[in-house]
Amino acid sequence: MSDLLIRGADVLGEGTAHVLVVDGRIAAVGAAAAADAPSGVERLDADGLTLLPGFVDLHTHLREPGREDAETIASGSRAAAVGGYTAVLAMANTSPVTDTAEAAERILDLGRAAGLVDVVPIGAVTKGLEGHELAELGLMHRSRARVSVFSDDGHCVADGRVMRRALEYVRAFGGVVSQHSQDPALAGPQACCHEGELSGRLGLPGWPPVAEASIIARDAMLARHTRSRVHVAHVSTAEGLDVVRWAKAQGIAMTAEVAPHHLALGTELLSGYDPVYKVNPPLRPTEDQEALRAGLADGSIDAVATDHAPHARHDKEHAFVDAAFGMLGLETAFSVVHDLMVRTGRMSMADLARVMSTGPAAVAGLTGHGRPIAAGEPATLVLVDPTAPVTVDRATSQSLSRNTPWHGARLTGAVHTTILRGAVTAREGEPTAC
Ligand SMILES: NC(=O)N[C@@H](CC(=O)O)C(=O)O
Ligand SMILES: [Zn+2]
Ligand SMILES: [Zn+2]
Repeated sequence: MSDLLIRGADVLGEGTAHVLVVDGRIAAVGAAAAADAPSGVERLDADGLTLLPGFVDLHTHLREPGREDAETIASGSRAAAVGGYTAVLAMANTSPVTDTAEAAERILDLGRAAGLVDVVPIGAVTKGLEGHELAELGLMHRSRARVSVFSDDGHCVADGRVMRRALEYVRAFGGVVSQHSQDPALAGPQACCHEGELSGRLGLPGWPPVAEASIIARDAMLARHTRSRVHVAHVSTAEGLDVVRWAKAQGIAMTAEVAPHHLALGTELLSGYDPVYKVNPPLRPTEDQEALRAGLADGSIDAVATDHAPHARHDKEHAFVDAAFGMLGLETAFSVVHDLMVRTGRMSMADLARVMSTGPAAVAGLTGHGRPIAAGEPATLVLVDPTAPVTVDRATSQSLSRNTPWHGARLTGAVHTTILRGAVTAREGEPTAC
């Protein structure tokens, strides 16, 4: 690891400043940084760039083990680094499922071997994601992987008794359950788009928003009852967000994330039956997107999480009803959120750092990420260019999959350089070899 002098970046809270990085930590910020810099230190000219704490993704599907044709921990790490991420939480719906301490440690080790981003395993709530029997929550937490976030994502923990027990269990060690909030009884096995006027017209079975809001409401009551902590994965509806706001107002320990695609993309995209727009929960109408944008800006939503869900071509390129659910997200999240929320004046860069770094780091309990840019802190950072035009090209993606809904999109704001504990992990769209 070489030392680094970042020159003339717009540093959150500091204005234009130099930042000196020594031995993986920030040694100095401001005029002193340049004065203290040892001669021969690598210099990074950051004129016009903004320096933020590295991004943290609470919701990444890496597909290893089991579907290494769609993504591996190494390829997903490359996509994450290019996207400005320094930590990603790896969802448990792999094959086999991450429901044991050994499985969680294996993911941790593969992440370390890839070496570009901290890969933090999420543990399953129930064995095999089947919704019945609790997985080894305590053993996963006490393992080297220190699992603190648990989720059956892809499935809702629908049984209230199981959810209650999981919340009681994780409370003992300060863990959190991240819920895929969707009552299967209200949705039906064939559902594949938002239930509304368009689903009727397209002849596709739909999910009603109440399937989301009713589980969020139940989980809020369970979190209150158990005095435990629940996190709402990919909130997608105004109704669901209303319940999150209510729960927070009651002092219930509920947090929530939103995916970039639910902020920016609407149901109308489904009219061509292109499966690239098929995702769970589904794209929603304009009113929901507007509500989610407002909730992100006003702090009701704690984090942007990508729900990066790579799928091989032969799983995605089917008739709409048969195709797999999910979209890529790691490489485009910053540009989408910046273009939609910051360029338009709805949020500041400080707000963006809150929802993409400090907020998600707090939800996951990651102490080495989302830190202030100050002397003594780990140099886990991202430099972004707020004015750079971006045209998304799926052919240049680091992911092994190609299912991005943003192909061809023109956005303003690009990730420039990602730094993990002083090591540059990506530069202008290319991961660094390590
Ligand atoms: N988001 C998706 O549409 N799919 C996810 C599962 C999930 O997040 O529920 C996947 O694993 O592919
Ligand atoms: Zn989900
Ligand atoms: Zn997911």
